[in-house]
Amino acid sequence: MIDMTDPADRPPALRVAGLRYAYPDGREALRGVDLTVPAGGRVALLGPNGAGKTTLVLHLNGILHGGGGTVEVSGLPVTPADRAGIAEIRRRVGIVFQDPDDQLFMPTVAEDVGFGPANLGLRGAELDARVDEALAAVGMSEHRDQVPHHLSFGQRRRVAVATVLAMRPEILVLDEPSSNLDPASRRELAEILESLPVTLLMVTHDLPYALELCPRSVVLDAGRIAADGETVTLLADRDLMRRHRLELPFGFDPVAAAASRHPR
Ligand SMILES: Nc1ncnc2c1ncn2[C@@H]1O[C@H](COP(=O)(O)OP(=O)(O)OP(=O)(O)O)[C@@H](O)[C@H]1O
Repeated sequence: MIDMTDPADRPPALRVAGLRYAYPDGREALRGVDLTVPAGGRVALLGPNGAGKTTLVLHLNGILHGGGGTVEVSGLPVTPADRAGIAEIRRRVGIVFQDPDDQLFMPTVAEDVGFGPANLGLRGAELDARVDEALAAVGMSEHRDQVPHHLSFGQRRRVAVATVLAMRPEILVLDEPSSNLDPASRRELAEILESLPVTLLMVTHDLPYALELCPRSVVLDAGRIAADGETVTLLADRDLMRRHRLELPFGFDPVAAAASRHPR
């Protein structure tokens, strides 16, 4: 169903407040994270290895919990003890993990993509339509009946995106979507992601990809938000980049790249 409310009147797609988390071995991964993403926003989550990005993502649908602070999805609290509530949250927040093989385990592509909707109770023509829609969105319709593990890595990543899209999520969270893709697959995935009418949160070390897809970026380091602003502004701030071990490809000029994409 399309939400016709004025976006300004809707609760934010994501509201994270004072989020803290330590792993059982005592390692503090999140030390008080505040992050709000409005409905329809596109935000890149940047930061060095070990910053806490994946730990934060795993809180967005309640896979990790139990530290301090709160997470809300479109105004609904993420409370893992509330089983019906968490099922609804997991329908709304689709997470595409870095390794597509973590998400593909059925004998055919269609069964993998249909797995989530079938769990929601969809059957027959309705289920088929949902699978077709998700596969078409990622340009993988012709691979419907193939064995997922016979596909290339880039194709498996697209199918992993389709398994999540088949749930018609409001928020799509991607963990390093461009990793291990050849340049053409990387660009094609960017075109797919740009076309989707969802709120996007993208964890990435690929800074040009962040610039291409997300007007806003957040830098996480040592479990805290270190910067939050326009992607082009953050990427052009050399001191900020150096402090947080963020490196642009040699010769890449974020201001020129942004200007060539959005000529005035
Ligand atoms: N299962 C775990 N048990 C203990 N510590 C963990 C566990 N998973 C992550 N950590 C620690 O928590 C911190 C944050 O890790 P996390 O994976 O969230 O970082 P990240 O920003 O996603 O890093 P990367 O860019 O390398 O993927 C790190 O210090 C890491 O060593």
